[in-house]
Amino acid sequence: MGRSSKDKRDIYYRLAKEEGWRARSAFKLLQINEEFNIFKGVKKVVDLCAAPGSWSQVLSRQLRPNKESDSDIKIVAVDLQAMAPIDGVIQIQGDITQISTAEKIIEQFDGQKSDLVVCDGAPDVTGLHDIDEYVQGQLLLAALNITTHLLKDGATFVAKIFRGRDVTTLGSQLKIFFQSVTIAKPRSSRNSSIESFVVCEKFKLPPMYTPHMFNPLLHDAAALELEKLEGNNRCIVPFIACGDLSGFDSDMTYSIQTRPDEGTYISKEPTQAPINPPYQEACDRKKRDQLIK
Ligand SMILES: C[S@@+](CC[C@H](N)C(=O)[O-])C[C@H]1O[C@@H](n2cnc3c(N)ncnc32)[C@H](O)[C@@H]1O
Repeated sequence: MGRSSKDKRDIYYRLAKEEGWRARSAFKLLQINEEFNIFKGVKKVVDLCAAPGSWSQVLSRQLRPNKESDSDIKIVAVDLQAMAPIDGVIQIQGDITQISTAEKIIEQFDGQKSDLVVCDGAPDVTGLHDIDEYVQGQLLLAALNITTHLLKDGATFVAKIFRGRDVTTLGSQLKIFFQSVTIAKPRSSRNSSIESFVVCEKFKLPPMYTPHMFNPLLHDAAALELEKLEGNNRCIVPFIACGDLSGFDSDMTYSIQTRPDEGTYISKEPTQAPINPPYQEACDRKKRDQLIK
């Protein structure tokens, strides 16, 4: 049986048609709200990766029940693709990995920040689970990155996540910015799908952390100006040689180098003479530990 006929048997597909939602995903946001009360007190909200717009419809109906008289409510929807207009929703066509998109959103809020950011972002799936999970994780990090520019202290961020191998790592990264991180699976999300949603509550930027928009996909890593990073933004990961690195390609010489901008690392160069004494030092555990302190 083809996918479309399977969708048509689906209760949420039929309900979405009946109630006028653009996609059955509307029920996922409604059910997350039933559980976590994420709309409480929200006046400014950003819907990242919003097309075709069912989450924006939910936000519009829930936050603006009286329409015109709810003039202090602002809903901004962002997507790479254009969307048909929705009552009370400002639309921005843009890429959530770009700082210019964050700036356009903040402009809409007259320089103020948002009470809630939601993101149902999904890349085009390839069907290869590892790749799909990885790309989904990268999109979540892009959404988190832009959210650090947009969200008010104490506010909530909800985003789609795939419960794969990297879920714990992603959770730990989110915990740096939010006091509480929970993974929720709304009943309208298919059981057969690894899709879930992270509900991140009580946002707080870590001390000394300055939001930035370096591309989390890292394909432009060379453009990072490492020497300009400060505080928690700059993390030099220690390098530890586990055992004798001269074993299989001993025509190379290893030495421990320390540079203010690169930290401690092991340099590898073609051997001119017999194995270099500094590398022997690297194998001395105590000395090595002292070096990377
Ligand atoms: C599952 S759909 C969102 C459905 C939406 N929540 C709804 O209820 O109608 C995923 C969306 O993510 C968008 N998207 C993927 N990568 C993006 C990016 N870098 N910037 C903005 N939107 C992106 C896609 O264009 C697509 O419309």
